[in-house]
Amino acid sequence: KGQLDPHFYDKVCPQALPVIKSIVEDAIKQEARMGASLLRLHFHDCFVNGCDASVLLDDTDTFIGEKNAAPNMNSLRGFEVIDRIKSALYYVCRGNVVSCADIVAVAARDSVVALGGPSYEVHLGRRDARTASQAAANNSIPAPTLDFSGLVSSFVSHGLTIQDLVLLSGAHTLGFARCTNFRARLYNETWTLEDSQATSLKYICPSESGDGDDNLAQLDGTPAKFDTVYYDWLLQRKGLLHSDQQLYKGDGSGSDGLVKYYSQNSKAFWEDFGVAMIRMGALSPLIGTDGEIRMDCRKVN
Ligand code: HEM
Ligand SMILES: [Ca+2]
Ligand SMILES: [Ca+2]
Repeated sequence: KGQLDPHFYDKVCPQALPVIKSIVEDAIKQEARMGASLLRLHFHDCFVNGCDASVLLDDTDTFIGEKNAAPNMNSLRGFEVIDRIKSALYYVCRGNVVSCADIVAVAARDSVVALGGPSYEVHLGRRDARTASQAAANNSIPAPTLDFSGLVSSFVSHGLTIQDLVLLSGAHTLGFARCTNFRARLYNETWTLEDSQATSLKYICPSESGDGDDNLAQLDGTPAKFDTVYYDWLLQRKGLLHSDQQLYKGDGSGSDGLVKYYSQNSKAFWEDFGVAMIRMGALSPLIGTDGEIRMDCRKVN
């Protein structure tokens, strides 16, 4: 069984990584949130049958894809940016050499860097799935309603640790969530939510189901900057999602200590986040002659 390799494209298409980086930077200049969306895309790919670009496949006659699974529908973004990169690379590399799964992994890293976060070497050589499963997406992506133990089980089932959970949740330093994903926390567990945060969120997210469901709130105080404000917010009981605040309960249990540590130690967060991303990026990739290199990231060849 082969392995991923940071230098996989060095000989076959040396321009691949700089081209991805420049298209990602352009997209983020147009809209900072796109960086958050591209980072999340990699997570939602890797947690469903590994980092194999299954998340990019449209529904077909033979399978229902992941795009309309509950965690993804009306929520996942960035598909057009991936398409743009794919076509640019076809031209630059003179053919179909860079897999969609690798594009997603590199775009996630370049997004983190473009928004002020740490760089890390992306391991490459993933190939693309020939199928996708909506049921798998519904079963494998953790829900924001999960308690600490449920979050841990999800990560452990993917071969990841509690530390990975805390680090990778640090991605919520970027981007937004829809009212429908935090309404229950806002109205049914108000005692776990800091007062001023509750007050301002109630303007964005009315209590009535269906009312303002798609209204957006920031996951931390600086949604276009990769920093440790997400962890600071957890310490202040301002976590937006139920699952966020589950990482810090304030009684010393669970991952309280890790959250405190990363909130106070951005250097450690920078280093450890990259390591955790490399670990997530290595979840059961297709390598060697498995899978294919898709021509169009939305369709199997
Ligand atoms: C630990 C379990 C996790 C849960 C329960 C969770 C849940 C969510 C939810 C519900 C949203 C808002 C979606 C919407 O309202 O449309 C969201 C957004 C986001 N998530 Fe997570 N997430 C988790 C872990 C992660 C990980 C591991 C990453 C990446 C490494 C990540 C990256 C993001 C980003 C960047 C956004 C903002 C996206 C945007 O603004 O377009 N999340 N997450
Ligand atoms: Ca996948
Ligand atoms: Ca931030």
